Amino acid sequence: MLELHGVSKRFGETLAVNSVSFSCQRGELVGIIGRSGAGKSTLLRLLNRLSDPSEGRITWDGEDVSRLKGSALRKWRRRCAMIFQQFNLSPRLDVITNVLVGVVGERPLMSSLIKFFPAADRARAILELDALDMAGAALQRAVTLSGGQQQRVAIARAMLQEPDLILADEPVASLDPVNAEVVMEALQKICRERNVPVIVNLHSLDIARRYCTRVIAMAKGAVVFDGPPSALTPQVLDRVYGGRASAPEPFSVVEAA
Ligand SMILES: Nc1ncnc2c1ncn2[C@@H]1O[C@H](COP(=O)(O)OP(=O)(O)OP(=O)(O)O)[C@@H](O)[C@H]1O
Repeated sequence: MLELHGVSKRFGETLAVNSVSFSCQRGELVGIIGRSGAGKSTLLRLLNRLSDPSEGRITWDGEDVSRLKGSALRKWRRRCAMIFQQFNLSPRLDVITNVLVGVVGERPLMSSLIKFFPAADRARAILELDALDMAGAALQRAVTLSGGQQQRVAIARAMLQEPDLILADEPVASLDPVNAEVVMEALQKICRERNVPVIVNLHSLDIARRYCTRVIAMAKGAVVFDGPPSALTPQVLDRVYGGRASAPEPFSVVEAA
């Protein structure tokens, strides 16, 4: 179980994350919503320790991960798979090599440099691609895939790390409604079937409502709502989005379906 105890992050005068406390169980799909600048990305970066908290503690199954250093810190980062809006694939490499990059940190540097991956890793990579309905594209170069397909490859790469926790920063923000749906369904399936907690930053309130088991809303760095999507009343949304009637919706998956 992931636990945050009064976690804050300051950048000079800016309090990007303000005393955030919550816990997250295995199997939860948590959507983080809030206006631009609310602190969502900073919070994810604190969780995987790409950024250090200014105050507070982060624990995983009781172990304090907010003070880890050196190889223990690198190991924790591998246990937290990160999925980004822009997929971060190598466009010229084929799909399976892109997925195998997920185990690079666990293999000797030289074997990774010459792109030698043991047969067992290759087999696991194919299985992860297959779980996301992408095995047929294993030998295609990543650049030839659609955005939604690339994001599924990025998820397969993340899963090859056998993560304890999946963090996704706006994973569907650059996708069309149909691909956004496919990617969110993939995250939902991983969360349910592998019992891995998924924490996902979302700009679309519609998607948060539709796929998340729980929503955490941030405003000015602080948590202003934590509960089921059904409890997101207009009053709560006013607090989250600062008087706007609702969240900015780039599109509606419900309408498109
Ligand atoms: N490296 C940094 N240096 C200085 N200020 C930063 C840094 N990273 C974030 N901030 C500030 O911290 C605040 C929170 O930013 P953050 O990117 O976490 O918000 P966000 O909710 O993810 O926004 P968006 O939805 O636009 O991505 C903002 O005021 C931002 O300018």
